[in-house]
Amino acid sequence: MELLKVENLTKKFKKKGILFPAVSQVSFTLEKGECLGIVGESGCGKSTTANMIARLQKEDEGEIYFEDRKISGGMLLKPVGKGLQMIFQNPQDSFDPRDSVIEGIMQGAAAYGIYSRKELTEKALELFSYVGLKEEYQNRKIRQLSGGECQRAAIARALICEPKLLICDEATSALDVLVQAQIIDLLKRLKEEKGMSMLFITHDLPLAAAFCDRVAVMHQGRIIEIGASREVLKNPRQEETQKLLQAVLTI
Ligand SMILES: Nc1ncnc2c1ncn2[C@@H]1O[C@H](COP(=O)(O)OP(=O)(O)OP(=O)(O)O)[C@@H](O)[C@H]1O
Repeated sequence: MELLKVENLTKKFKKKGILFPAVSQVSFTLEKGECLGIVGESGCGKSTTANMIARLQKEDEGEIYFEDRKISGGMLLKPVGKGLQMIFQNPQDSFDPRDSVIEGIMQGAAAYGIYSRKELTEKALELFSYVGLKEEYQNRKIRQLSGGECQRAAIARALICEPKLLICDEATSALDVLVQAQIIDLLKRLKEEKGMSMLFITHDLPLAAAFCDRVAVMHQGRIIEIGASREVLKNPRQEETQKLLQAVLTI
């Protein structure tokens, strides 16, 4: 069943006074329970695409449907609500530095007013255990967590809303390799145990291919190739996809 449909999504920005398309005619669908990677070199339009889907930015053209409901065109954020959550490269930016870790996690759902404070606290504490955060950290401030712990807290903050779609925008890029693997393991568990649908945005094609069911390769604002991860990795059809693979392999 289709969870997300994106049709001809386009966003233009001004560079040196001239409008250029950062995202151009992007179309794809995401099935329930599926994980789709969006990969491509820096500046190819991955984050802008994700931000439009999460309603953090408004599109210039095109349509977005979430559970068959059109969410583009209207007010930002409101139409999708808690059903769609996003985690970012710098998780500390999602938190108010004055909040304790548990308050920060609870804030994820507090805005929607669907749970009592008691329910929120119970849910937050369950999530500490699920994402692998020590419960004794609950009264710490976010800046007192390591990068990996902070990303676990950001995942808990997203999960407290019980979203149907999780958008991960370079969510492991700022972490060292070992911690990156731990966060990927946590996301894998989310997929397997909760059947979470995900959009996984990264510049790392092999990582996306290992983690996602399908990958879409973006170049200069367009999707130039989309297909089953193994297929794109084994038989990249476009020169730009081959370059992306070589770039990672030669690091
Ligand atoms: N708010 C903005 N104003 C002007 N230009 C922007 C804005 N946001 C993004 N851009 C430009 O749009 C293009 C696409 O940016 P975007 O951040 O979507 O790329 P990306 O693929 O996510 O890159 P990265 O991997 O480096 O984050 C880039 O040329 C960027 O400079």
